Amino acid sequence: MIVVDNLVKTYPGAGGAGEVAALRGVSLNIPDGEIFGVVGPSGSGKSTLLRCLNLLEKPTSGRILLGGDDLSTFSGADLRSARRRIGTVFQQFNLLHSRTVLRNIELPLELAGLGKDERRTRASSLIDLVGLSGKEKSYPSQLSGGQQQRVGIARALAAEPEVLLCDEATSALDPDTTDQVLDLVAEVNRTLGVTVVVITHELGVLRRICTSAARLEAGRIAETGRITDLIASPDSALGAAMLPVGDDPSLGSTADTAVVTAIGDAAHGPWLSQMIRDADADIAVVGGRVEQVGDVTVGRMRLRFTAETDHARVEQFVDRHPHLTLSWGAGTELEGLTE
Ligand SMILES: Nc1ncnc2c1ncn2[C@@H]1O[C@H](COP(=O)(O)OP(=O)(O)OP(=O)(O)O)[C@@H](O)[C@H]1O
Repeated sequence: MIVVDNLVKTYPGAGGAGEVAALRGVSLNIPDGEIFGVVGPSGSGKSTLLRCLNLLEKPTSGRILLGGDDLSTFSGADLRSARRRIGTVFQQFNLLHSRTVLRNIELPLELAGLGKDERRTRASSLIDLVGLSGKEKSYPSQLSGGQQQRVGIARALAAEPEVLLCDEATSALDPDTTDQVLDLVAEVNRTLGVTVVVITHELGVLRRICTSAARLEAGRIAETGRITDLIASPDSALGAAMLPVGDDPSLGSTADTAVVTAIGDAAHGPWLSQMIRDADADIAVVGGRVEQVGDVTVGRMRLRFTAETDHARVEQFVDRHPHLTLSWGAGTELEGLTE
């Protein structure tokens, strides 16, 4: 559905300073129907990527294909109609305060030249979809943050886009409201089949609704993959960050600590007692958690082994269990992302 091919975006530097390379050759393949997360620390290029995707910014080079059409070649009327294929939900909602809920949602349809009856019908059914029935005549100032964002989502969907871009759409909301708005985005994805791209610095957003993700670092893709594959991979810094199990500094040397991740049914299985027997190892559990990641349960434990433990026997045990992965040592920290 969305193919980003070697995207480069360079801005002129301020006050005659050298150029700023915001994106340095980003390539992504986002299949139809995914909820794709883009994460990265401040300045890594997330907003620039989003503005290139919703055609507010022209790439310096590279291509963006949507359903096979190269959006970077469009201009004039073609560009305006291409923009309607992509709906954006903003962090600060960006609603018009002088307009009611209904008329905020109708706005993109007015701009597209739709007649009043069709606008009303479409906006009313979107109001139902986002759970705001009865609020048609309210003004944004009469709504909670979560309700305002529901209007933002309905407005972004009004022109029946193929892609919904969410730009830190839950950053201004409290945790409970965040979960409700994320669940709405997931429901919209399921019921309308719209592909969703979520720009965020919150790892909880990835865990709750994303099917795949990419991590940006200094304008480049540092890693990308399906969420469960990233979590299962001992080499993925994003996978480690998505389910941290704490680093207790009192552990001292990390040579005898490891993180074991169990995916799916294995998360509820007796793998730890089996490992202890099988590898003849004494094990202390020094951190752990079990989380629902999308529709998969993931368990992760930080274990400390005694100096006598035979690492090879522990590794052989893990190798025999396809739903377990192991990573020795303390792991890496990712800056700029929050739980
Ligand atoms: N209009 C602009 N003019 C010049 N430089 C820019 C412009 N927009 C972004 N940049 C620079 O491009 C780089 C990437 O910025 P961008 O806003 O895309 O990062 P980000 O990951 O979205 O950061 P944040 O999470 O803080 O919003 C930064 O070095 C930024 O200073």
